[in-house]
Amino acid sequence: MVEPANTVGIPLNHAALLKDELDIVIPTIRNLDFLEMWRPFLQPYHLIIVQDGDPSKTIAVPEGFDYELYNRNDINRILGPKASCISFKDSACRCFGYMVSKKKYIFTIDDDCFVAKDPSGKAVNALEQHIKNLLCPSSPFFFNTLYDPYREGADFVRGYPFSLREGVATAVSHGLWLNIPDYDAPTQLVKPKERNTRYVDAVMTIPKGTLFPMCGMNLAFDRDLIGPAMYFGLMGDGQPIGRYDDMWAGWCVKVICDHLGLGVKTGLPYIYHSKASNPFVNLKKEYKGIFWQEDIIPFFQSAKLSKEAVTVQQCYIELSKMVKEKLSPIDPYFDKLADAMVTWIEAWDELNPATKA
Ligand SMILES: O=c1ccn([C@@H]2O[C@H](COP(=O)(O)OP(=O)(O)O[C@H]3O[C@@H](CO)[C@H](O)[C@H]3O)[C@@H](O)[C@H]2O)c(=O)[nH]1
Ligand SMILES: [Mn+2]
Repeated sequence: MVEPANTVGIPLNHAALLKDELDIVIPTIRNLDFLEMWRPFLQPYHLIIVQDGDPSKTIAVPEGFDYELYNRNDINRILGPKASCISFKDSACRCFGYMVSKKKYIFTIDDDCFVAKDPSGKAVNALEQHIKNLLCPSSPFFFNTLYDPYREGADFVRGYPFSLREGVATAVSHGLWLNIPDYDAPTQLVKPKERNTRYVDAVMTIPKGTLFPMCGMNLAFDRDLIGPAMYFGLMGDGQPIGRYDDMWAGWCVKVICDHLGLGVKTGLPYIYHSKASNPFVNLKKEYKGIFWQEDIIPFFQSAKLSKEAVTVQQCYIELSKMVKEKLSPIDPYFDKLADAMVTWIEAWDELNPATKA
């Protein structure tokens, strides 16, 4: 049986790393009491709360946290017609928080994710580990069998080319979950009582050319390096699928990171995921995605970006054209999604004008 940590008595982290260079983005439909447990680790940071659902509802935020909150009225006011690319009634709305942030780094977490305990019983400061992951290089071109070579007490193993040991900049840090694992609905239905109790003490770079299923509930990234590609695809109200928003972003991000020579890491840190969402509701959201992805994955595996695509925006627009051409025949949804990808970039560039070089 795995339990969340007890953080009562842990002193506030006054030496919080990247305190003024990182925003924490939380999508929510409920009061944010869960922050109480995270207070020692997260209170020094600025929060961007993206309130989904009914904008007239008041979201209670615990005392002492510095935050800005955006509801659907705010999103519509700020983006105007471009707000159509931001999902409604789905956690995908969180990507609006990435767009309005002005910081270099983002950490995004769900409101049913709590502080995990490591095998020694120590409370895991997930944000601290994500920051370590992002500030350390990645090694996507050659797999290091001792996992993260930049970690204290590890290194590159014999046979690892010295020409590759400098590594590349890390764009994404993908964390994991104890207790309720991020399973799809069919797996949840078959294994309703399965809990993840396995704490694997490893961080590894996902090799170039390999896609991965990016989960949005415990995720950090370098907004300057990959922010414009972190569009959580159109889901929720009025859309034929749900719970593929983070997956869509992860596939686009990985293709672009591979093209631009950026790294993506997965592994530590763990959070404690407390709530299993309803598998039947999830099945309704996921079922089209489950068979569409058998075509979507080969599409991303074979996606080739041109050498002229040297910025994330250019890569993303190229990808959107490929989506429109190659995935729209599957379903008109992909035509709409391709358009939403372009709208997202237009909105991103409007809110984040390129600074004069
Ligand atoms: O309509 C909604 C529903 C929820 N939210 C907020 O989004 C996150 C995740 O919600 P929840 O924990 O209920 O969902 P899960 O099934 O556990 O996780 C899914 O969310 C994604 C991962 O983040 C992924 O699609 C699934 O793993 C909470 O903060 C809710 O408050 C929302 O904004 N709108
Ligand atoms: Mn959850």
